[in-house]
Amino acid sequence: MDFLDLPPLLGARGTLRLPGSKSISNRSLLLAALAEGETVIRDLLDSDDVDRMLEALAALGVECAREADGTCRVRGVAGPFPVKQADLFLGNAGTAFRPLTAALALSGGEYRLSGVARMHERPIGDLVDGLLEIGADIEYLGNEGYPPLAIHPGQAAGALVRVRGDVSSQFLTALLMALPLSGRETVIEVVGELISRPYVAITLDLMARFGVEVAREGWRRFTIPAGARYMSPGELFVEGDASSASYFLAAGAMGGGPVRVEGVGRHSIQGDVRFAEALAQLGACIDMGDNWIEASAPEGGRLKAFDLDLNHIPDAAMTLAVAALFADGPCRLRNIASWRVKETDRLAAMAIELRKVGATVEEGADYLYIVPPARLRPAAIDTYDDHRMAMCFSLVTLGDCRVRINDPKCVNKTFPEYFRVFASIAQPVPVIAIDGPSASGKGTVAARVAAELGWHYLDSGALYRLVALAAIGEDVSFDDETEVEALARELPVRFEHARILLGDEDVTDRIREEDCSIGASRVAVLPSVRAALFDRQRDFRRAPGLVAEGRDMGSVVFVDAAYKFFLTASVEARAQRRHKQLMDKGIAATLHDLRNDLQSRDERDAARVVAPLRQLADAVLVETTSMTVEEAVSFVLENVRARQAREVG
Ligand SMILES: Nc1ncnc2c1ncn2[C@@H]1O[C@H](COP(=O)(O)OP(=O)(O)OP(=O)(O)O)[C@@H](O)[C@H]1O
Ligand SMILES: Nc1ccn([C@@H]2O[C@H](COP(=O)(O)O)[C@@H](O)[C@H]2O)c(=O)n1
Repeated sequence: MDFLDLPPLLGARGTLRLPGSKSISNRSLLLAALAEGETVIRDLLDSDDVDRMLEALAALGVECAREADGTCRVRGVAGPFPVKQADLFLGNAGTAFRPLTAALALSGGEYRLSGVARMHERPIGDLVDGLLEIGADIEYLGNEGYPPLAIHPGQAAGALVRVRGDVSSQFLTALLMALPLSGRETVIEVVGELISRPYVAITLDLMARFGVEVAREGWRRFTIPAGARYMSPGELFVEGDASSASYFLAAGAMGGGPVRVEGVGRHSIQGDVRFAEALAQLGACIDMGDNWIEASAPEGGRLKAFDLDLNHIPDAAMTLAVAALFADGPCRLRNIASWRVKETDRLAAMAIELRKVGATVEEGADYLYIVPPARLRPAAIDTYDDHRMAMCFSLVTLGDCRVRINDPKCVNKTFPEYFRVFASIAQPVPVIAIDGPSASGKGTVAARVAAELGWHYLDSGALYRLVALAAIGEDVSFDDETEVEALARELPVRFEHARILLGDEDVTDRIREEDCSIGASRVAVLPSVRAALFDRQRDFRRAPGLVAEGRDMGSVVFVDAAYKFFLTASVEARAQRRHKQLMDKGIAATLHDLRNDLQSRDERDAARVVAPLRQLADAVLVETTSMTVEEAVSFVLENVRARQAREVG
C-alpha cells in the first residue's frame, strides 16, 4: 500500500491560499450548465469530485472549458440536458451524484448513474422517493435504496414533494436545484429535522445568483416559483474551501501559529467557516478579515476540553475529533450521525484510528467521546478512501508524534495538493544526521553537539551492536536472517541517561567489545534486520531536536534531516584513536589488528545492498584527521547555527 510518513512537528505557522470550495464548485457547475448564457467560474476547485462533475456535464452535452488558472467557462443549455441518453460514472462524488440524479429525472431521457463501490453503499432512497412522488421514473440497478440507478423518461411535474432531511441535506439540495426545470411552482416539504443546514443555505444562495429565488418557511418548506429559469450571472468566484481551511486553522491552534488561510472570511457563504467559532470556544485565538481567517494557540497553550453539538459543521467537525487529542480533558462531539453515510462510516473509522494513537474513545450512534492520551503514540493511519481522514490525521504530528498516512492520494477528492501545502506551514522537529566510517569520531561529536543544543541523541550503531549481543546470547548465527530479525523486533532495550540496558542487564561497555563490533556489522547487512530497527530509530526524533549518528541517518532513516554531515578521518588516524580509546579502558589491542578490523567493517558497510555507507551530495564533509574533538564539535555547531540564522533571516 502506498503511504506517506510525516515527521513530528515543533509547531505550525504561515499563510496559505485555499483551494476552491468543493460544494460551491460542483453546485456552480450544475447551475451554470442549466442556465441560459455563458458563465465564467473563477477559482474552480481542481480535484477528483469536480472532474467527475465536469465529465458528466460534457457527456450530457454541456460545453465546459477549464483553463490552467482555475477559470472554467460553461456554456449553459438553458433548461434540461440536450443529450437524452448517457451512462455516467460519478466515482464517490456525492455532490455530483445526488444533484445529477434529480436534474436527469427532469430531463426526459435514458440515463445510468453509477460510482465506486462505496458510492453504492451510500443511501439515495429518500431522494428517489421524492422524485417518484412527482412522477419521475427511476429504477435501482443494485440494492433497493442505493446507487447505481437507471433513470427513464418520466412525467416529473408534481406540485408538492416531500423529502427526508435527517439523512443527508444533499437530497434537499438536489431537489432545489433540479425542480426549476419543471417550470411549475413546486413546494418541497422536509420530513424530519433538517441536518447540515448551512449546506442548504449555500444552495439557496447560489440559486439566487443564477436568478431563482426560493421562498423559505423556516427549514421545513421551500417554494420554487412557477416559471423559474436559471440565468447566468456572467462571472462567479468560488470561495476557498472552508472545510479544507479547518485543518490549517486547527494546526495554528494546536501548533502555536499564527496560521492564516486566504480565500474565506467573515462574508463566506459556507457554513464550515463556523469551525473558527468552535476553535475559539476551545480557547484558540481567532482573527478574521473579509477574505482570511487566522488561528493561533490559546494563551495558556493548551486547547480546552469541549462538549459540542456539531450538526451544523459535519465535515469540519472531523477536525475537532483530532483536536480533542490536544485538549486538556475528555471531549464530546454530538449530533454527528450523518458521518455514517459519508465517504466511509466516519464515526467508526475515526474511533478506530484515534485509538491507534492512544486515545480512549467511546463510539455512540451519533456521538464520539474522546479521552486524550497523556502522550500520543506513532501509528499507521488507515484512511478508508476518505480524504478527510487523511487530512485530519496529519495534525497528529503536532503532538510531537510521527504518523504514517496510508493511501495518501485519497486527498485528491478535494485537495490534491494538501500534503505539499501542509508541509509549507509545518515546522518539523529538526534532525542533525552525522554519518561516517568506524572510529571517525561521530559518536563523540554527535553526543557533544546534542548536549550543547539540549537535543536528544541517537547512537544507531548501538542498536546493531545490541542485536549482535542478543544473537550471541541466544546462540543465533549472525547470518540467520529470520532469527536475527525476530531478535531485532523484540529487543528489550532501554536507554537510561548514558547507560544502555538489555532486559535488566547494563550492557553499555559489553556492546563495545570486539565480538559485538564484528557481529553488528554482520547483522547490519540483513535487510529485514534494518527494517526491524527503522521505526525504533525514528522514535528518537522528539522535540526540541535530535542528533543521530551512524551509517544511514541522512540517507535512509532521516532523509528529511535539515542538517547532514559526513564525518571522516584517515584509516591511520581512526586506528590510532580506537587504540587509545581501548588502552584508556585497559583493553589490549594492536594497531595492526584494529586497522584491519576497521577496514573490513567499512568495506562491509560500504558494499552492502541496503543502506550502504556513503557520503551524500547534500551532506557537509567534516574531515577530522587533523582536528581535535572540540574543533570538530565547533565546526558542526557553527555550520548548523549559520544555516539556522539564514533560515530565520
Ligand atoms: N577530531 C576528532 N573528532 C572526533 N573524535 C576524535 C577526534 N580525535 C580523536 N577522537 C577520538 O576518537 C575516538 C573514536 O571516536 P568515536 O567512538 O566517537 O567514533 P565513532 O565514529 O562513533 O566510532 P564507531 O562507529 O565505531 O562507534 C574517541 O575516543 C574520540 O575521543
Ligand atoms: N546507522 C548504522 C549504524 C551502524 N551500523 C552498523 O553497526 C556497526 C556498529 O556501529 P558503530 O557505529 O557502533 O560502530 C557498524 O559497523 C555498521 O555495520 C549500520 O549499519 N548503520
